[in-house]
Amino acid sequence: MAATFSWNLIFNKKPPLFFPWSPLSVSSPAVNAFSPRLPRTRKSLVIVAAMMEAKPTILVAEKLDEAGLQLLKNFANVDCSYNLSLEELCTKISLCDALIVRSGTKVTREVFESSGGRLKVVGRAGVGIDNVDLSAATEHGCLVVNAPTANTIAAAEHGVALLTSMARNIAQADASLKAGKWQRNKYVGVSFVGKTLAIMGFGKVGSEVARRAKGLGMRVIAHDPYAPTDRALAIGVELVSFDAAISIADFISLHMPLTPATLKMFNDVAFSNMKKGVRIVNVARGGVIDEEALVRALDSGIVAQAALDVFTEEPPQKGSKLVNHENVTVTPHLGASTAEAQEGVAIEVAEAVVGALKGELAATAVNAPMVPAEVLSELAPFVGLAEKLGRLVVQLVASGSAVKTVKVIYASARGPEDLDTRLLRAMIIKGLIEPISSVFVNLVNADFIAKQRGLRITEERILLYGSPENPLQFLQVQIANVESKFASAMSDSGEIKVEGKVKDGKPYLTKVGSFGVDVSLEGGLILCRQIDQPAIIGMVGTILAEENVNVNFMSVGRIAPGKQAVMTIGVDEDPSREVLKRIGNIPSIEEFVFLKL
Ligand SMILES: NC(=O)c1ccc[n+]([C@@H]2O[C@H](COP(=O)([O-])OP(=O)(O)OC[C@H]3O[C@@H](n4cnc5c(N)ncnc54)[C@H](O)[C@@H]3O)[C@@H](O)[C@H]2O)c1
Ligand SMILES: O=C(O)[C@H](O)COP(=O)(O)O
Repeated sequence: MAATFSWNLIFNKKPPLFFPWSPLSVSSPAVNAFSPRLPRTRKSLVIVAAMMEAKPTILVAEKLDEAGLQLLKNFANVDCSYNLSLEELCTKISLCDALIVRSGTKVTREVFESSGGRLKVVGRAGVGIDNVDLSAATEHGCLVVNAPTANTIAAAEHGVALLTSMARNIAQADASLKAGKWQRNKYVGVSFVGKTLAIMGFGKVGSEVARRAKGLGMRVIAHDPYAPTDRALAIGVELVSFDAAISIADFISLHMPLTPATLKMFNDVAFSNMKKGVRIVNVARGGVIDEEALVRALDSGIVAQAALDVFTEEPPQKGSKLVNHENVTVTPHLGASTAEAQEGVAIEVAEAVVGALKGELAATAVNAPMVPAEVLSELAPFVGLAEKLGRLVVQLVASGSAVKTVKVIYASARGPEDLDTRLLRAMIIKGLIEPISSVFVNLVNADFIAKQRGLRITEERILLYGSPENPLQFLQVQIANVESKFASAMSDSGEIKVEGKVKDGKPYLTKVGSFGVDVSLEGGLILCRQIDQPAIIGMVGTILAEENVNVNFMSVGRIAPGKQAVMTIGVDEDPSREVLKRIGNIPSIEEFVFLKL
């Protein structure tokens, strides 16, 4: 009987991703191909030109401190182009691997679409990422990193500066005196001692403002649905509801991010529930306040004063009623603008962008799981296994069968909390999708792409006895509700099933369907089902040897002596169609498939 024969030629056109994307290499074929007979000066010129070509390009679209620029320049070609229009940014971006911005540049979907897939990282030199379209970044597999810590103190200090200058009318009195007036009665202020300050958003900046306000003798309360009570208690702050916070407070300081949930959170209704004469500071984002409602509240006296560093539109329209209101103190988004903070954010973002371009996982990733370095190095061999099992299992699906449900089983002696599987899941998705499509899958976009393609990934853990030293004993991938082009890959329960483990740091295939196998996952793989009998291994080996195809590994798993067996043969070179046909013509081979890893 002639065997059913399947040939799967998978072009390995995309980089074998281990990290979110392939690290950029500075070696260039142009350097290797360089002729040693060229004169020395010419030779170095050629090398320099080739290195320049291989270096990534980073577009810095807003002013960045020199310390950060230097780090970028040590690694990449850096293009500092400020005040670009959207159109100019879109034109430039197709030539850039990374983009660095502050809050003044809108990184919209159009920017990602214009990049043609080249843009790998957007670095935000600051905290707020509301100016970056994160969904579009994720869909385009582009990592977004920020600099979340370096400007915390600067922002908190600016918040306190606004609070104090507002309470004592510093800006207004300064302008009055400079205009030649001496208005001591007009600028009588209010004291802080014994007053209540409500911190809205008790994160990094909010808690630093709280600490400082306590030093001013204030009672501090906070509202933050996600803040841990013990952190608040540790600095003597009581966490309360939104309504309680705004109705009790004499002063309110805003420190939450701008999100769909916080947009215009301070509106007519909120102002109407505040204590009459409340004073408000905003160093978070302009958009959290309904600015027209704030003008109404100021006019009616509900809000006695406001001090604003941020605005819905920046810069605000000339003649803005809010900016020009006599009870409003304004600064042009200066919260992060201290020499120390700017040096800090520049270094923080430059390190994150360079690390990401090198293929490292960024600790400040905003749109990808943050996997700590120690977890990453521990999981490194399993990442290769996960991708290869994904690649293998999808090639076993018969053409015409749509893959909809994939189950991943992690067998480990570790409890779920000690095994971070996000990276492994992403790599399985990469292995499943890349061989059958032209999309580029990485840690950033894996879940999104799977969802977009209607691919449901379920995960299950098997808790094994044994040493928790080894993060994973074996990994199994199953595809349900499909036909297989290699019937033996179907398990008794009707799914295509492959299983593998890591041995000596290398990925091995250990099970196909119900057959135990043992083959290193590298190069190509021939799977044959035959009736167990002498000489078959020799016959297949001879055919491959005649065609100079090197066998790197082979194993046979059988149900019982003389019954069906599955032979797995690892090959270094791709066998020709002719060779595969000859193997298929061996009478006792019932079916076989060639898979490319
Ligand atoms: N003016 C400036 O120059 C400047 C400088 C730094 C930070 N910022 C802005 O300040 C804000 C806070 O920065 P951070 O570093 O403290 O961030 P953070 O992430 O440490 O803190 C934000 C806090 O807001 C909380 N939050 C989220 N939704 C909330 C809601 N609906 N109600 C109440 N709290 C909510 C979060 O739980 C978190 O604790 C951000 O918007 C940031 O962009 C502005
Ligand atoms: O979110 C931030 O980090 C601040 O708003 C600072 O923004 P900037 O970098 O534009 O000063």
